Amino acid sequence: MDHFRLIDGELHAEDVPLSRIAAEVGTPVYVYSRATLERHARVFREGLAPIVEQGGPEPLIAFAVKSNPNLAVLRVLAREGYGADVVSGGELVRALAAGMPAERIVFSGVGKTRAELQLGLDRRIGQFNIESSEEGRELAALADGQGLTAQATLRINPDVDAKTHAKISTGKAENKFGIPLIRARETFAELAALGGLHLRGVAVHIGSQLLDLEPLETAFAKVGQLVADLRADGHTITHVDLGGGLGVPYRAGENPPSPADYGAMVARVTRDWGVHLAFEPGRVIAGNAGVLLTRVVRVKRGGNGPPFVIVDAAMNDLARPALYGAWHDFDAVRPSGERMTANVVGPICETGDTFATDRDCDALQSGDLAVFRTAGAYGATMASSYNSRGFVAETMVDGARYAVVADRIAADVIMDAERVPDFLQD
Ligand SMILES: Cc1ncc(COP(=O)(O)O)c(C=O)c1O
Ligand SMILES: N[C@@H](CCCC[NH3+])C(=O)O
Repeated sequence: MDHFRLIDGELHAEDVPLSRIAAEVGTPVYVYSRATLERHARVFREGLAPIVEQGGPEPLIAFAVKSNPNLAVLRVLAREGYGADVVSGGELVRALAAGMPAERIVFSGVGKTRAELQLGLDRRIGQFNIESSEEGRELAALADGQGLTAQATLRINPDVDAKTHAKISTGKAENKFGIPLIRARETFAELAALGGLHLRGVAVHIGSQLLDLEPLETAFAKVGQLVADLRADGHTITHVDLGGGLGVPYRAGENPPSPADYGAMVARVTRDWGVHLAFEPGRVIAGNAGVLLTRVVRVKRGGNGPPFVIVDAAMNDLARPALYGAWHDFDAVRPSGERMTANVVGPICETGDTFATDRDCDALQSGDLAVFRTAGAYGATMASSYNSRGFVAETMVDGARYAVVADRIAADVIMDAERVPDFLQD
């Protein structure tokens, strides 16, 4: 459920006609809906209610900042009581700047640098999810040397096939993430003995855009067994971080489990764990809270296929179709009722700059506005300036008003940051 819908024949974001944003800000531009973000944040939290109803402590919900790090988006979620799952110093600083309390920030990632670990210590973040014994030793030494104690969990790799795109699957043995289950007990024992580290639990995250609960349940059951084993080894386990990964519908027929289904499953599996649970949802919160608004540059006759609808957005603005062959619904802002079959492409000089092939869509002509839907997660954040196109702008709608929440960065501004060195001047 989102707040992008037709009113008087024109697609609106909440009460704002998209043509107004296009006229005032230009295209391409991302449009986020505050009401949708808030709704998703609440639905996810309500989905976890059974955990609290069966006596568990209130879970920590740490928004996966990587999915949409826009400060305005983070601010909306901070106001909903969300914390943040961050994977870099940059994300950490953003989460704090948006008002997320340090104790609600968890730091994930296989390659945290020494400087990033130090930043996390300096800012007294709530939890480091450690992904190797090497990282754990480095963090422990750093903290101990400063008389600090880092709160931490050990991220394990449960070797479960999440049944999603290979590039966004993270819980198979061959993936770089986490500690193999088989080495988890010895690594935990090694790190738990170190000063500077309070290793208090376990973390897991098996992948993104999951459309099936079964792999999650399998992974969580393995975590439950590990918690029991670690306790048998004499450790005190108080925290488990179950990661993110819940999918969203990108196209008709995709029926991801609802947050309520997910929460019921988690409550059942974790009933006897007696721990504080944390969650790191990204896409399920932000995905359907954003669209990429674009204008048709021209429609070009095809060779031996359908016409090319050439839009002013490109793979540098929304990389998912080019990167993962991902589907994004594509709709006219003012649908005439006529349909066409089109290849929807951007202006970039790569055949991969294709958003949709042989797509049945609203009939469109040069100058018409259209949207790629479900672009609020892993959209603007994955933009680049390829083909010297600059960086796409972002806006947020709130009822009948909206604001630009990230300026377009024009190609000439990016050029200002470059230098031609003296040795190339002659
Ligand atoms: C450690 C971690 N947590 C959370 C997420 C968020 O995943 P999603 O956006 O699928 O909820 C990811 C991305 O897959 C991740 O790597
Ligand atoms: N960028 C990916 C998701 C990556 C998840 C990262 N852990 C996507 O758009 O689907």
